[in-house]
Amino acid sequence: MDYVSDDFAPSNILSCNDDSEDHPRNLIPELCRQFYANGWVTGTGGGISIKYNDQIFIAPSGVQKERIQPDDLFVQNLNGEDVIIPKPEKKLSKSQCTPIFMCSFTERNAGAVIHVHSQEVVKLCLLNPENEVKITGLEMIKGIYNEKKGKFYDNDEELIIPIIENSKYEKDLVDTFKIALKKYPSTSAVLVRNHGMYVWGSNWKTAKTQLECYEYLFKIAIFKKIHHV
Ligand SMILES: CSCCC(=O)C(=O)COP(=O)(O)O
Ligand SMILES: [Zn+2]
Repeated sequence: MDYVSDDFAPSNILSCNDDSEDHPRNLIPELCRQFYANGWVTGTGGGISIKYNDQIFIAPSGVQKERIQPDDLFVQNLNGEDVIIPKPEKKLSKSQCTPIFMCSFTERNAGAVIHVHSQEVVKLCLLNPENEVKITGLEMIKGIYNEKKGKFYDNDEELIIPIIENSKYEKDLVDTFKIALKKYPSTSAVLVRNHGMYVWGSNWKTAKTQLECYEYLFKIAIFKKIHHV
């Protein structure tokens, strides 16, 4: 059972006993385990949020992401008001990434947002002191959705991903994140230098697929840069 604060009107509470594997309560723990296995959310870093019937499911902060349980999740509405929170004895807090997650939901109408701390992203930013990364000539570019054109990229198009500078706290990234969204209307990801990446999609499958394509592309981009090919 989830803990529902007395402050929350029952009419606002979405049924959270959904046992289907596609429900965010089950998906978020499963996806976090997969991301952990890929080295993308180790050391408690990174997180994920999924929109479901206008309710935002958010992973907890600072925990072993591969051990998250269905009732560890926070649920809030699109105005950022809590709807369901985990039992107090769990002593959990909401992801520090929540302001950026919300930005992706409100500014880009995302259905899911993923934050990863992958080494590839950090390496790529080290090799690119500029505030963007350009990738061309690779088939996997076709897995990336061009948000401005409303279609997936062709493999002969240039993919440009913005890089923003890191900050002391995740919440302090919001302003530069918003600027990047405005400056790069096509992008479905923002890299945070020496830190990681935010990637989103219209639903969790698109967000996950794009995360995998970006990570693949970054590996090759690093190889190309290092070997001058
Ligand atoms: C070692 S993690 C540092 C904080 C951070 O960058 C992060 O992504 C934490 O996210 P959380 O969801 O655990 O608040
Ligand atoms: Zn982070």
